[in-house]
Amino acid sequence: MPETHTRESHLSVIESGIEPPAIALQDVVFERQGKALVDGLNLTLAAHGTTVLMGPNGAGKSLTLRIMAGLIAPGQGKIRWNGTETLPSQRVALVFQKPVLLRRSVRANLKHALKIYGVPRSEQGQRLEELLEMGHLKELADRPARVLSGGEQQRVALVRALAARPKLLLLDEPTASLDPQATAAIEDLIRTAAASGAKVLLVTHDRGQAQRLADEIVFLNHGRVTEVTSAAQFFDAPRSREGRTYLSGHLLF
Ligand SMILES: Nc1ncnc2c1ncn2[C@@H]1O[C@H](COP(=O)(O)OP(=O)(O)OP(=O)(O)O)[C@@H](O)[C@H]1O
Repeated sequence: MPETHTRESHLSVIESGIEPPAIALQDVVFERQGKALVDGLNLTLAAHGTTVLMGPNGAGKSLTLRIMAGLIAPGQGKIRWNGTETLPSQRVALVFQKPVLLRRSVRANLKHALKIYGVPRSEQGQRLEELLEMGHLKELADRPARVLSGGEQQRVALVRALAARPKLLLLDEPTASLDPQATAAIEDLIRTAAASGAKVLLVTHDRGQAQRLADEIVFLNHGRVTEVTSAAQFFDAPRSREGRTYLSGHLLF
């Protein structure tokens, strides 16, 4: 039997009082054409640290991130943020595999983000410099963002997301098409975000990356969580049959 996390087991985490969860997905369902693509998802996440969401193609990882970002509404279920259902939308940021940047300079992309995230005008200049510095983008600041390399564009997308000082940073395979050096630069930014207190939820198929960054692994299959395990435990001996099958390189059905 897969060790499916039940609502009760997650609630017991909440009730243990060790660290109050910032985010709780409760029985979240997303259906299309009569098929549950996210199928009664129960998951609680602590306020800090990096959680890596793994699972085979089509498991529902991207859908889960989109639901959490408020981009799509689940048909059923609830997402609670610190016990309330109010989504702090300005403090949730989502970065996609393919950066979506404005057809303007790097500087203009970041300025626009600072404005829409409501950073006071008096602070925008200094914050802009911090973001350029953080992303090693100073020399690229006046270049059109869309002509940069894939790795550079993703650095812009990530620091632009950080302009919001997000409490929750959702990352959907942010390095899937990047070379090792560009990947390392993105991983550094992810570590910086986590160290500054953001909760990071990262989707990746890159095991090395998951091992480098994850505090815990959430494994998803057919829109359901099969296990939530420390990263060390998961890569040593996954608890669920689905996790073991995935790591062994076999197809999951
Ligand atoms: N808007 C939609 N309408 C219908 N089906 C959808 C929609 N969005 C996603 N799906 C389907 O839902 C399933 C889960 O998709 P999702 O993109 O969340 O998978 P994933 O785990 O992120 O996969 P991958 O690792 O390949 O990116 C897939 O079978 C996909 O085709």
